[in-house]
Amino acid sequence: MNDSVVIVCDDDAAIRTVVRQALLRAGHAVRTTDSAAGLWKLIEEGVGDAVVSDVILPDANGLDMIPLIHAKRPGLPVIVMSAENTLSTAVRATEQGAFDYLPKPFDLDELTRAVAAAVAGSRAERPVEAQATAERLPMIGRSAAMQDVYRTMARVVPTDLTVMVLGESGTGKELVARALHDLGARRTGPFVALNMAAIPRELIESELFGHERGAFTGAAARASGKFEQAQGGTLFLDEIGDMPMDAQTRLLRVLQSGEFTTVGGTRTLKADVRIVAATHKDLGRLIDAGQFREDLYYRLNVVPVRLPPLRARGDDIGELARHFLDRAVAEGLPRKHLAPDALAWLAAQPWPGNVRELENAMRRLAALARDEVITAGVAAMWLAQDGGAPVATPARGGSLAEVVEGWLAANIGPSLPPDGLYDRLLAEFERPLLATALALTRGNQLKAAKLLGVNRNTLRKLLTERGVEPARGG
Ligand SMILES: Nc1ncnc2c1ncn2[C@@H]1O[C@H](COP(=O)(O)OP(=O)(O)OP(=O)(O)O)[C@@H](O)[C@H]1O
Repeated sequence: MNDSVVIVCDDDAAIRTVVRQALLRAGHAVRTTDSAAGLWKLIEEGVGDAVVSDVILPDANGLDMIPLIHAKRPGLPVIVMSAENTLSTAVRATEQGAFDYLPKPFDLDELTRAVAAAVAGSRAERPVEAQATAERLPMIGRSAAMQDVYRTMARVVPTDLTVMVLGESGTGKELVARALHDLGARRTGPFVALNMAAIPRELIESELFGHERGAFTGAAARASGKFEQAQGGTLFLDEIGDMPMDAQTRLLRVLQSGEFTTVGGTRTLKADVRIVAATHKDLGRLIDAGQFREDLYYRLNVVPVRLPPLRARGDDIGELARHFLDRAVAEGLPRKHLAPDALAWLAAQPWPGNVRELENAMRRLAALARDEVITAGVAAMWLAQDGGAPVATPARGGSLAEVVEGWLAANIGPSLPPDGLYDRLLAEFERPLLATALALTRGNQLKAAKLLGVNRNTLRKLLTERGVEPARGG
């Protein structure tokens, strides 16, 4: 038994009862109320060692109450519960000074743990003053798997802690890095990204730290590196698992000292950057194989954010798919809607390329599907047909040869068809091919021509002949 009193505020009687019981069992005394007015009365009376409150109350927003509560009773821990499970709610809860944030539905053990920590005052000094309201972020998804991500993000946003974002390719690691930057105190500074896998290994150090004139063959002039460019902002080190050992050693030294020197230089510069690193690789395995420095790993892995693969975010697929279809409209592609069976089909796919693959798949459907409503059959047909596509094996469809045979069977019928079969067939497959190339390159004809391996004039001619609207000039 302990003698702490917890105020529980929720307009839903069932929640009040369940939470009250759990807290009584955990040895707390409980006072309940169903409104912000009731909560305020208890606060003014000086009742309570901790508050557990819903966000949406009949007479006020629970998050807006937190600064008021803290003005009256500084340091009183307020735990918020919310069914509005977006990243911005989690972030706003932290900004307003919430002690903890519990997305509904939550586990009662989680609640009692949070309350125990709150009454123990273990983290009493949380930021109290409200910062600017977080903008709504382009991070879609409210699945349970994403709630942990949002909570961790909300906790590190007000800090300068180094964050390591882990997750398979295409799960949104860069988006997390950008969100941390955009929401934090460094948002007015630059966001600079460097992908270790995308630049030649021998250039990584000079890319990171810059170089002096003549530092190596080809260094004709002094050049600033990413550390310098990111001063006052955030440096995103993508694919950190691909960083060569020498560069790792140098990076470790910078993280330890907070200073760096350019390649071939003698001047020491302050490294005023927040580091967010990311990788899809298993760093533990790289450490075992002697390819990643363990000490650097601990320096970078101060706060890990683990992004779930899309297949573990079942509930989010519909929302993400609709979001990407809306975006396709903004890119000039026709509006499409998903039928319920199409949603079920999408949710059943393995999505090895994760959110990026879903995004491309939706763009492809927007460009290719003829009808406004996309059924499971249509989704399976378009997303499964182009052999090399990463999308799952079709529920039906088959090889390209089978598709052509099917088309011929349907077009020839019992008597010989009109002449020009070859051109009709070409038209039939060129149209989706061209539209897809344009969709994938966002209407950039130069890139689309390169993708297809034809020259730009040929592409222009084909677009006109086949009546494919270029989505945007390019
Ligand atoms: N939760 C999300 N809401 C909306 N869009 C998302 C979300 N997650 C990822 N995306 C989109 O999916 C694409 C891939 O995301 P991102 O580039 O951040 O992934 P990544 O994990 O960094 O990939 P890689 O490991 O291949 O570099 C981007 O276009 C991004 O905008």
